[in-house]
Amino acid sequence: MTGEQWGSIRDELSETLGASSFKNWIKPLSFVGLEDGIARFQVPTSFMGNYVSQNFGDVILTKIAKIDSSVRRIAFHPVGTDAAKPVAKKKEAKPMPPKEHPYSDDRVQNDPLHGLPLDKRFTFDNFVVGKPNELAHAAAKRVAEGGPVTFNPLFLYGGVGLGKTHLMHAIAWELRTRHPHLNVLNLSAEQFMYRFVQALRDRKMMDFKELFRSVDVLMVDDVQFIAGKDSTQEEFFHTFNALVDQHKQIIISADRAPDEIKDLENRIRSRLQSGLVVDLHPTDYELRLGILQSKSETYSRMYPELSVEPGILEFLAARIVSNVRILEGALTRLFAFASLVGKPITMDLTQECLTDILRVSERKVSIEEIQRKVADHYLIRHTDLVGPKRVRTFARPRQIAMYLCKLLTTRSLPEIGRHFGGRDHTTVMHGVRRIEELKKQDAQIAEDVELLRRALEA
Ligand SMILES: Nc1ncnc2c1ncn2[C@@H]1O[C@H](COP(=O)(O)OP(=O)(O)OP(=O)(O)O)[C@@H](O)[C@H]1O
Repeated sequence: MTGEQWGSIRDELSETLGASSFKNWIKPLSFVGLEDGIARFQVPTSFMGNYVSQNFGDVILTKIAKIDSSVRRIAFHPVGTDAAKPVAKKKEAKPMPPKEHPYSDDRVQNDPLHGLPLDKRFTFDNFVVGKPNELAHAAAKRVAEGGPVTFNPLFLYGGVGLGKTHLMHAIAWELRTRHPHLNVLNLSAEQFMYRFVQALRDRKMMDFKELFRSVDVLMVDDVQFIAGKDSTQEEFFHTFNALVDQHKQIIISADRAPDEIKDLENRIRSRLQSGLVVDLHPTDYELRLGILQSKSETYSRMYPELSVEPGILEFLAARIVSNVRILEGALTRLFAFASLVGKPITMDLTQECLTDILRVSERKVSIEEIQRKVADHYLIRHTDLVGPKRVRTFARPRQIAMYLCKLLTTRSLPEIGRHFGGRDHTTVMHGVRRIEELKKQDAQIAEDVELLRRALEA
């Protein structure tokens, strides 16, 4: 890849990622060169390298690999380090070197058939299972066993960042381990089209057909991309049929169900529906917490010097409800930031470091809504909830409401106090702590808090 080619990839990234992400994260990257299949970039800080790699690494690599298939990995080097040195040496040069840095450049591996590079982190072991994704996970596991084809295709769909690609890669890894002789081709629908167009242009359609018909397992990510692209759909249809006829497994992912993909030919739609269609539901609190716990264990091994105050993961799981990618990005940023400033991860540091993400996710719950829900739940009046009376019937729900305000909003303790009849911030803090203690001792309170939290998040 040349600097010029990187320039055009940058332009594409600006469109794909949007102006703000582009300005903050991609623009500051400067392409240093290509060496042994590794595209190297200089970044202003190691924090930035870490963040870009974690959040945009896949999309950058995919775009580069499309232009130059010799590029297998990407690496980010903070300014001031010698970008040409092997990465392992650079890790030693960092002030607080994590044991296995997230942007060490060996987390992806190329597919032998030149499909999408497989991400080493996307395995079944690293996939946290919860109610919203258990069916998709079970179906993926079954297909990954590589036994006789029972449902064809397996069609996985779900919203942005809910784990479709992760499951696809996990299937590919597992198949590679269990059945190394199988030809597993994992690619995006965009890549399929790109190759198809290239084959047409180079008059190599026979090679194209031969390649796609020779695979044992075909995995196509983001199939909605081919909607409205007539010749690509046509070719995809033939490929699909040829493989199904040979009892070869096909696995497809999309951001929506087959019948919701507009401009898709009916015959393709019905083909896609003919196997097993499973969706990944939006995450719930428990799944988000599970994912955070699992990722935080990994980070704690990488940054052993950092301690995490109790309650932080629960706070993030309650507050960041959008998608797993954002949740993960928040945790990465938090650990990287804490490591840079050399401080433990406390609630204050979390709020400071993640202000933008927390602000976006704040929209949902207001203090008033929390008060209303709590008052309804305990069958008391709003005026009593925020009023001066200290009898337990009012005081306990009041403390629960304060606790939920602290958990689900970014309002400060004094602000919360003002909404509770002008109470002092120390009273709010006392209330929050009391509920934290009671949740451990009193099952009824724990259940009430949980019920209310769910109702407010729904
Ligand atoms: N259940 C899970 N356990 C662990 N990590 C998860 C889980 N679900 C998603 N992730 C992580 O969230 C990130 C986004 O997941 P992934 O890329 O698979 O989403 P996607 O559904 O393919 O999104 P998109 O529609 O944007 O392509 C990845 O880093 C993935 O590892």
